[in-house]
Amino acid sequence: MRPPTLPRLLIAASGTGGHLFPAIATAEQLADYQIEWLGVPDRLETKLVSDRYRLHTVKVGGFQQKLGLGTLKTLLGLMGSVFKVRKLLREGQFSGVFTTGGYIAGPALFAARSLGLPVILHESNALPGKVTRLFAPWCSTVALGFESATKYLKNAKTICVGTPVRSQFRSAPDPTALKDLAISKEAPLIVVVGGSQGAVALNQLVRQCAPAWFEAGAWVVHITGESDPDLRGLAHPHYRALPFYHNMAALFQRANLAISRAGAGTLTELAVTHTPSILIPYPFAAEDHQTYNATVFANAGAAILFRQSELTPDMLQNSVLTLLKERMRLDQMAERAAALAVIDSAEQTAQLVRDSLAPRSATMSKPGL
Ligand SMILES: CC(=O)N[C@H]1[C@@H](OP(=O)(O)OP(=O)(O)OC[C@H]2O[C@@H](n3ccc(=O)[nH]c3=O)[C@H](O)[C@@H]2O)O[C@H](CO)[C@@H](O)[C@@H]1O
Repeated sequence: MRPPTLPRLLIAASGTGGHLFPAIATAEQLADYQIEWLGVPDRLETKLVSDRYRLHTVKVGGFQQKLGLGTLKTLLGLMGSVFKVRKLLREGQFSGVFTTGGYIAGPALFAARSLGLPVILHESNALPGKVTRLFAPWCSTVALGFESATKYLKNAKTICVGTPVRSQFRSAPDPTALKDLAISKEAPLIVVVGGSQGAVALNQLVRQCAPAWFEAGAWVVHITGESDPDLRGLAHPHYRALPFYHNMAALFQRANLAISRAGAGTLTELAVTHTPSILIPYPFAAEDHQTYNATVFANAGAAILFRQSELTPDMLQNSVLTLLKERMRLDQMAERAAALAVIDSAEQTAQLVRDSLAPRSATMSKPGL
C-alpha cells in the first residue's frame, strides 16, 4: 500500500536572517507537511535553505517613492511573479502558504488568495512592515512577535506568539561549544552583532571603544558581517572578529552583555538566552522599525537603547565599563530579558499553520476527491 502523501506547504521567506530563521524554525516543527520554499535568486535562502527544502525563486523588488518607469517595471515584474507562483501552487497542489513578510510575501499572497488558499503570515517586528500592513486583512491568521504590533493591524485576525527561534536556542547549552573561539572561561564576555549582514558603523564605534574594555579584563567577540572594509582594524589577545558565526545560541548564552542592532530576530534570541544588551537600532531601517523593537526591550528594562546619531564612542565605552562593574544591574536586565521570551513560539506558529490549513487538507485527503 502506498503511504498517504503529506499535505504540501509553500513557505515564502527571503533575504535576511531576520526573515529566514523564524521560517526555518517553524518549518522544523512541521514534519507532518511536505515543505517547499519560495525565495529570490542570490539571497541568503540559497545558502540557508536549498540543501533542506526544494527552493523555487522569483524576482521581486520594492516600489520606488516616485512614480515613473521604475514603478512600471516593478509592477510588471510583480505580475509576472504572481503568475509564476500561482502556477507553482496549482500544479504542486499546495494546501496553503506560510510567510514571514517582506517583498516575497506580495506575490505569494496574491497568488494563494486568487486560488482560495489560506495564508498564514508571521510578523516579527513591533512596527509591522508595509507589506504586512497592506496584506494582513487577506491572511487567515497573522502571528505576531510583539503584542504592541496589534494596534497597527486592526482589520486582521492577529495573535501574539513571539518569534520562532532555531532549535539551537531551545536545546541545553553544549559545554564543548565555542571551543573554536578559544575564549577565556571566566572573563566577562561582550558579544557585538549587527544583524545577519553586519553593521559597519557599529563596528567602527566598537573598535574605538574596545581597548578600554580589554583593560577592564573583558573579552570581545565581534561579528562584523562580510562587507566591513576594516575587518583587520583591531588585534588583541582578548578580541575575536568573525564575518558570520553559526552557533549564535552558545555565544549569547555565554555573553555577559551584547551590543547589537535591534532586528527582531536577534532581540528574540537575546530574550531566550537571557542576555542583557545595549541596542543601537539601524537608523536607515524601513520606517525606523528597529527603534520600535528596541523600545520594547528598553521599556521592559532588558536593554539600554542608544540612537546612533546621538551616540559617541565615549558614551558607549563608559556605559559598558559601568555595566561591567554593576553585576547586579546586568543580572536584573537578564531577568527582564527572560521575561520577554516565548520559548514555544515555533510550536505555536506551526500549530497556527496546521489550524489554518486543516479543513482544506482534510477535504483533499478524502477518498475519491
Ligand atoms: C537591516 C534590516 O532592516 N534588518 C531587518 C531584518 O533582519 P536582520 O537579518 O538584519 O536582523 P535580525 O536581528 O532580525 O536577524 C539576524 C539573524 O541572523 C542571525 N545571525 C547573525 C549574525 C551571525 O553571525 N550569525 C547569525 O546566525 C542572528 O542570530 C539572527 O537570527 O529583518 C528583521 C525581521 O523582519 C528586522 O527586524 C530587521 O530590522
